[in-house]
Amino acid sequence: MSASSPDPTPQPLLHAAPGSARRPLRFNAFVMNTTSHIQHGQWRRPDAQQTRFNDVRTWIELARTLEAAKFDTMFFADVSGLYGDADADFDVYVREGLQIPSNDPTVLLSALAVNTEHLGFATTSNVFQNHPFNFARQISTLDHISDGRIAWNVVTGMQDNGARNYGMDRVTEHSERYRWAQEYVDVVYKLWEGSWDEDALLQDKERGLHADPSKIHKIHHRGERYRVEGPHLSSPSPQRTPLLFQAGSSLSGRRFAAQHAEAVFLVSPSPALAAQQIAETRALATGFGREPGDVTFYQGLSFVIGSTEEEARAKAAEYDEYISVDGYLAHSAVVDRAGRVYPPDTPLKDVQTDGARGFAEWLSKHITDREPVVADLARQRATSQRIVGTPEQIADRLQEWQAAGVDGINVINWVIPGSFEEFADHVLPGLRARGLAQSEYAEGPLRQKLFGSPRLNDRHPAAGYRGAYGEGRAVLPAPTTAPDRLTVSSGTP
Ligand SMILES: Cc1cc2nc3c(=O)[nH]c(=O)nc-3n(C[C@H](O)[C@H](O)[C@H](O)COP(=O)(O)O)c2cc1C
Repeated sequence: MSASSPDPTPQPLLHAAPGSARRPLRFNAFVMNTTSHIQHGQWRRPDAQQTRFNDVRTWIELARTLEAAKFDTMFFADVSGLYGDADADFDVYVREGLQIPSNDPTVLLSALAVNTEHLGFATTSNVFQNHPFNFARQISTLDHISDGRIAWNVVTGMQDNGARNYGMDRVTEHSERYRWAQEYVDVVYKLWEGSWDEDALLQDKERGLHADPSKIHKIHHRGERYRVEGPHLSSPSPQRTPLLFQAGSSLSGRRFAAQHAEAVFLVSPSPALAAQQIAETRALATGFGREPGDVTFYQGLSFVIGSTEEEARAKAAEYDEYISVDGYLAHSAVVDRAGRVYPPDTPLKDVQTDGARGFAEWLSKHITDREPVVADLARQRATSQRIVGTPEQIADRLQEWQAAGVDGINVINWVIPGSFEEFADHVLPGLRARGLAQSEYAEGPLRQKLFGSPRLNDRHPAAGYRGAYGEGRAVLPAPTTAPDRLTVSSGTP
């Protein structure tokens, strides 16, 4: 909470107690350290400043805007390469500024952390792009720098070119990617939660004792992919394990989320379908010994705001003029056998791409006065998660998402910083009046702001490593990987 806060008792929890006032929705600003993240073609607009992504001041200013508006988290997506080498994966990407060039968000976060006080920062890091020992140390460092405001979006990678940048032939087979992720999180949990006891760092100048050797432990991880002796080189940061985000949609992905994630991304087409996905993931979570509320859900939405509905529609039409059909088609892999994007007027019935079938059927039902073409598909992609209307109408729609069980919204931008400024100036005040948005930050690290406590709760698999490596202790958590990978230290650092 800021020093000037008028409200001494902000509500930190995501879920209001039964019978109490409506709980606020959480808001993340969904961004990427690049020009064209999701809404392709909009960078050409005169007000689009996402082309200034190389300039750290762009992000610092945006972070300050978001903090003033009481957004919870600035959330950075990331990739580790292009999708592949085909025309659509390379030429179109390069022409459109589609995630290339792009800079490392994890490095950027330290600059943003020192220019803000309350805003959370999520970084996306693929399990193959960074050795877990190094990654754990980078995150601990960031968590120290930010006083505990760091989150990690755990991803397993989808880009073949990305995989080739890290020595593989192609992206690893799907279920194997999640096995890899299981071992990866196991290593970092051991380092973050188990390696250092809470009171190991003494810095006792009189006794000349900087830290207590009996309270710092090697982890001796020996697994299929990693051998990590430890100890963790960083002392415990405010959150130890960063807040954990995940966005898997397959069954393995949702099982991973149910076991590990504290916040899950949704890109659900409707509140009803979101409710179903939430219920399914929470049911899976209880199977892992967690409580349903341990996993929270963020729906991705973009907004076009007008003082009248007519004005909002006119603005939406203006955005539509900038839509890059090639950009959306390439990003959603709607390509011919040679990997080329289809010309915009290609009838949808002639498109071979498997992934486009469902959309093609949906569009055929909605466009009945003419033959649907691939450009319609791109427009559908651009507008499917979009709410167009007055602040009141937008608040009504957000209330529907909340009623479906959604905890927060990932605000997808059209332009940086304008989309976030408009949302802050025109939508958030009305939401606050309805009790749907926070007016002040709660105290403490990011996890404390969202869940009431800075550390993972005891039901999370990482918590099982707390105290697991102390001398004479052989109490180990339930294995999240094969049992032979769970080895315990003798306690002698
Ligand atoms: C809103 C959202 C954001 C995502 N951000 C990233 C990202 O930044 N980097 C990445 O490699 N994958 C990202 N993904 C992909 C997911 O991590 C995941 O691989 C994908 O949803 C497919 O799920 P599955 O692996 O369970 O099949 C994102 C997915 C969604 C829905």
